[in-house]
Amino acid sequence: MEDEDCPDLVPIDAGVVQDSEPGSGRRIPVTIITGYLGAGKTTLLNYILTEQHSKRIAVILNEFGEGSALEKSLAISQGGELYEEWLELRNGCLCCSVKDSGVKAIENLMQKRGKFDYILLETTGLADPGAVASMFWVDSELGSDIYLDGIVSVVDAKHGLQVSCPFFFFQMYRQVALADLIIINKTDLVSGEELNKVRTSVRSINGLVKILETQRSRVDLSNVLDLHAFDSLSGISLQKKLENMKTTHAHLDKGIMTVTFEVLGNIKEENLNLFIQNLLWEKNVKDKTGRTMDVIRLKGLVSIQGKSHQVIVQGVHELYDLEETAVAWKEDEERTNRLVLIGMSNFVSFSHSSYAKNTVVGCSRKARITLLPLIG
Ligand SMILES: Nc1nc2c(ncn2[C@@H]2O[C@H](COP(=O)(O)OP(=O)(O)OP(=O)(O)O)[C@@H](O)[C@H]2O)c(=O)[nH]1
Repeated sequence: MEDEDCPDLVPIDAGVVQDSEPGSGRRIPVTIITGYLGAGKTTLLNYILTEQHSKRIAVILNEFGEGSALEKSLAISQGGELYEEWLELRNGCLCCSVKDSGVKAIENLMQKRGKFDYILLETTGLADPGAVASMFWVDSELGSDIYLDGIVSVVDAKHGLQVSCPFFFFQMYRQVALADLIIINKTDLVSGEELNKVRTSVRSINGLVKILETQRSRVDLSNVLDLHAFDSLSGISLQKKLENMKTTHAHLDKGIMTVTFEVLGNIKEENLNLFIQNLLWEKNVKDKTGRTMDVIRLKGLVSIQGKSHQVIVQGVHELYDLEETAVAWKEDEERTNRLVLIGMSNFVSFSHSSYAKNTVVGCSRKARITLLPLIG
């Protein structure tokens, strides 16, 4: 990144707290920004930090020192030791360089509550954002101050999802599998045909994700912020997506895919819990050929016995949550339960075509059998 792209940095006044105090009840959204090395995460952050917008955004960078000009400008080194420093930008944003990623940084940031109303957290290019996302779900103290709004993953259009090293490949795949929004960046470097291929690869991993295509990470911020991807507010938009969802083809024959389930009727809550726990914890929900799935992300809308409103199901790795939405089932409405699993077959040589043959309305027969007892 060129130096002129770097925002002006101004030291922050220590201890100044303006409006909302801790305990004021207003929770701050956190967006996790992830993406493979060099995809354009920092370019995206710089864009957000320099754009004029109505939000006061605090940015947490957990990788710095060797990357872009912004990262370098935040990497304050004393005798080789990096320490935390807060900087306020001219457009009201805050920046923080941190040694420890995630919860610690956010706890420290909350000391400065009142100076910002949104948090962006950039993970390192090789990080599994699921680990960071999970922290927000399990940390109940943080939960009263902040909430996870969404996971945004930046993909390099030029390199797509091609990485030869298996470890790097699976990290990249997880970043795509977990994302609520994918920004395919650097479209200036590829032809229309190449871009199509990248788009298809992304879609084959994550059938639910919204995809934006851009250059220099320039995106309409209303598409990036306030996604409410992890709470019941996303129920309405999720319903539309789920209705049109199909099981996807496995990505690069590595068994990475989106699987959809659709079952009619009311579900007993305890049976649903059991099903999800078998799926996420015991990992013993199998398709007809005995293959299990390592689920990275789970989403769904279901009808629970005794509940008048639709219930949203959210899962990241082994954590999951059921929350009643504001959408009531109508009297004459057919109650359809829809679940989407994004993950990886436990057999690497997994072939989509054999799986597809065994699917009925996007639902593997075996899994359908497992789901049917849920209906009371
Ligand atoms: N041609 C082109 N270059 C871009 C675009 N977006 C970013 N770059 C360049 O790509 C390089 C990497 O961008 P960064 O924003 O630093 O990527 P990153 O994901 O933060 O990289 P790491 O921190 O190393 O993981 C920089 O030199 C950018 O200037 C784009 O749309 N087109």
